[in-house]
Amino acid sequence: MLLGCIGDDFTGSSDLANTLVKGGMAVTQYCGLPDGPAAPGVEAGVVALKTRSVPVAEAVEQSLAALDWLLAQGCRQIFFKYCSTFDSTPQGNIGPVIDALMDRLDAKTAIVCPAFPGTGRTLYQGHLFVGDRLLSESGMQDHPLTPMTDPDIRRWLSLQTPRKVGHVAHADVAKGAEGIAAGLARELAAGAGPVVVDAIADADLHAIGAAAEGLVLITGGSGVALGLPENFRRAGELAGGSDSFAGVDGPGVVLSGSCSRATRAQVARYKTNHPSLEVTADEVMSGKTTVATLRAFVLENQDAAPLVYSSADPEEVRRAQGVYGTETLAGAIETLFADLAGELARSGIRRIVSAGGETSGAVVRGLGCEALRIGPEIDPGVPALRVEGAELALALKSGNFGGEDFFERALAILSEKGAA
Ligand SMILES: Nc1ncnc2c1ncn2[C@@H]1O[C@H](COP(=O)(O)OP(=O)(O)OP(=O)(O)O)[C@@H](O)[C@H]1O
Ligand SMILES: O=C(O)[C@@H](O)C(=O)CO
Repeated sequence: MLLGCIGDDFTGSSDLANTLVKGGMAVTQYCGLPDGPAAPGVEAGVVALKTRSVPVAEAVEQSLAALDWLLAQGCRQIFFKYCSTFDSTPQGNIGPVIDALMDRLDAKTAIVCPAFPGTGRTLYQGHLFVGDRLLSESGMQDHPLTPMTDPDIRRWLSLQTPRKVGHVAHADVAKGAEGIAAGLARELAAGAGPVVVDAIADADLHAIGAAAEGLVLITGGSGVALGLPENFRRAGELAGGSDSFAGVDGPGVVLSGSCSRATRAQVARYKTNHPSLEVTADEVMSGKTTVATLRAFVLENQDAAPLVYSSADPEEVRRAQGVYGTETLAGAIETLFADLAGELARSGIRRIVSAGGETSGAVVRGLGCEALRIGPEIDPGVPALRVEGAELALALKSGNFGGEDFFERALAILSEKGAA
């Protein structure tokens, strides 16, 4: 294994795996820390964790365990994947995990670059944009768990780490790999640890990738991984790509616990021509909605690929969080989706589209998957996935990814015919 990756959620991990596969690497996504050694031939291993919103100490501990496993597989470069919208709170978990990885790797510097221009996330003068809006005006300020109220990534990260945060601005990035390397060296000499690096286009990310050759730690969204496979290819270390992906035929379902804008539009559209059942916070907390009621609904409608969703608008999310507590409510809804997914797989559902990073982590946990093979890209940042050792295909969609017709197209691509 050449490149070792640690993802702080499951959708983000599949987003990164997708980029590396497109770059020509043989990739496996592991669902949590693997029990034993990796199979031969894996060039990039992505250990998907669910550490984005857990307490800081847990995120650090799990990330270090993943790091140790990846180093034991022979990885020479480590990538810490977080969200392209830098989802975190003033306490973490991005900063503390970067600190712990830098300490364990004895890394003097680490690139910090959430940019993913392919999905509209660009970083300019240290400020993160989603499309033409600053991050803090993009809808992310209303995120149920990690409201992003400051678009200045240097300032936000500084709240999370005692290290000095550096910056390589776009003026240096535009000079290419040499300009970036010089900028990183300058920031290191000035005492910075993590260095925020601007990127507004894929060309910037390829240049950052080239400048990152030999760096032990890179952190960011999947975009900054664009240029990494080329370093290994140039060194003659790649065997030439992943093995083939096969879809699965059989009943499909969409499970959505994401409250992001894009998901709500996808839910609204899919509802117009598919059976759907809304899971409300009140009904979950009162016990009126149970795994048994949801399972019955899905199985009754299994020929029409039904949708089960808790996706709600920001006002309703805030109201419900005020009544039940943010973590208690999120935990209850995630447990419901996890248990439901497990029940559905045991009942013969073969294709599952899951929306939301936390939700997808819960779904994969409920399914008990160990490793995932990466298939064709459905929309930027979202690949089709095949569960190793099971007749099950998945799509794990990040909250704000995908076109409005994503659910329908994903289910088609997950089937044998669609993936052909
Ligand atoms: N109706 C609701 N009220 C309050 N919280 C909810 C509701 N529905 C879902 N949630 C919780 O909100 C969180 C949504 O996070 P999730 O990561 O799944 O989606 P997302 O943030 O849109 O996706 P991503 O992290 O990929 O951007 C989950 O913890 C989920 O359980
Ligand atoms: O980087 C992104 O935006 C996604 O891969 C993700 O992590 C959202 O959960």
